[in-house]
Amino acid sequence: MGDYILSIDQGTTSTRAILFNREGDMVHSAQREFRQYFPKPGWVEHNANEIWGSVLAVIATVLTESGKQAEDIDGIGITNQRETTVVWNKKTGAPIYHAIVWQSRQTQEIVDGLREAGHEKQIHEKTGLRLDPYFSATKVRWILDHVKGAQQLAEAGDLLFGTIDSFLIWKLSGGKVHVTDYSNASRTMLYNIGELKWDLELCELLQIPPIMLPEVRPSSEIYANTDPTIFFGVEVPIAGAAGDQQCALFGQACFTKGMAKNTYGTGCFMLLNTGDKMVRSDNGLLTTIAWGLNGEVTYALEGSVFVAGSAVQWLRDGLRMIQNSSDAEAYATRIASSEGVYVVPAFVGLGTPYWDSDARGAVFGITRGTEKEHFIRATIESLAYQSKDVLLTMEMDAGMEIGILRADGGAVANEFLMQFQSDLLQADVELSRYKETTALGAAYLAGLATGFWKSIEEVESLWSKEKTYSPQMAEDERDELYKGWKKAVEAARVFKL
Ligand SMILES: Nc1ncnc2c1ncn2[C@@H]1O[C@H](COP(=O)(O)OP(=O)(O)O)[C@@H](O)[C@H]1O
Ligand SMILES: O=P(O)(O)OC[C@H](O)CO
Repeated sequence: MGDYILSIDQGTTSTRAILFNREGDMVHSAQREFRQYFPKPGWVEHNANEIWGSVLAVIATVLTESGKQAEDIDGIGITNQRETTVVWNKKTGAPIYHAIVWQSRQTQEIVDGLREAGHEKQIHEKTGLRLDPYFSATKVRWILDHVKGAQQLAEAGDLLFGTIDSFLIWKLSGGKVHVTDYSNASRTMLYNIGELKWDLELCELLQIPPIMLPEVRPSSEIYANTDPTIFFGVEVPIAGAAGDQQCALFGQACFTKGMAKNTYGTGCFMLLNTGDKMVRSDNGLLTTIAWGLNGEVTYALEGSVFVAGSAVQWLRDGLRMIQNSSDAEAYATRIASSEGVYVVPAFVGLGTPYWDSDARGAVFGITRGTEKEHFIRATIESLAYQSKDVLLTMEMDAGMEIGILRADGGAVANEFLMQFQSDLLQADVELSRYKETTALGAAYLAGLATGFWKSIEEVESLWSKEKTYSPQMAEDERDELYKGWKKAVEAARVFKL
């Protein structure tokens, strides 16, 4: 048995490899960015071979720099940018087109066609998702439409589809297994999350041959061993996989119904564990699978904020008001309030609960006295307001109060934001002692399968709080501020060019 679990965190802009020890502490990590392709406005693509190259590179780096050997690794866990779609040739291993990234809007026409044909409700009921280019199904259809001969090859069983987890497991195992886990399957818009199987009606509707789909397996299980010719001469169990937001929920030890986490990164993704029950939402939340573990599936409700930390990047790179993201807090706290200024960062539309793709960003309430500090403070506050919108929707749809929110992601370094979030929600906001909760979640899933960690209770006992932010704001002030935000969002949505 090795002394470390290797977690591979394959994100939208970079790939990381992290070694964790039995205490859940990060021993060493390596990171590498890879190229983003924007062939047309609104399209986002990756080269899956470059992603694979980045994975091999970060694994080699983390081993070399830490002085550990591949033999020291007990198991490998994989977590990934979700929905991003790869179609590759089963015989050659070569992707037949770039990976179409979750953010890409290039399948909008296919989505519009499905909507016009009246399939929206059926898709929502079967998959828990919204009919949107975000998810994998229309991306597969697009690739089969645009690569010559692809449909025939797919029907003949010569092509494989996978999300990034699936592609990486296939590569690491030397092409032996074609699998994915429940959480990733639930993001494809082809998976029936109630019946727990690929939905043949949806496959038929999109003319996606089921033969190209991976086998859906638990999130914690030995799928295969690494191919020694690829993995430093060693066979290491590939033992866990789940989408990155689900892994963050796992890494935050939100194992029981009613526990929620919010990740404050480029966007914000809030997930609420709803246990073995699927909670349906008509208010813009997604019903999704958190993980499959010990013969059971756990469901979650998910809300997405498209622009969060990237609004802070906008202050830095677009408006050039700050030099580093970390400077935002000092400016925001130089003033006692944003004095009625609201920034609605709807740069790419609005997510939960509005799902308004035509909305655009706006600033309200500016006066002659408005200074850069107000802009910065109002931008930071917008992360908290948007997250409150999501949390209120969750509480309403799940019929439960979320008294504690566990927070992670780069922007939790901003103490002003965390306190303001707690004030607005009237709930405790907790930070874990672990910084890399997403990668840690994947490590836990793998380590539970190999026996590195014995039980979920053991993993739960490792979680500890670094800090709690508790509400301090008076109720009147909170209500007044939030009322102003709702007005600002409505006003922003009215303006359409
Ligand atoms: N102190 C800070 N205050 C506000 N935002 C911050 C701060 N530090 C980092 N961020 C924001 O957090 C984001 C990076 O977080 P990260 O979790 O690494 O994101 P991702 O995984 O989506 O790339 C950036 O958008 C950055 O602007
Ligand atoms: O790669 P990230 O961290 O931006 O996460 C992307 C999400 O999984 C998209 O659904």
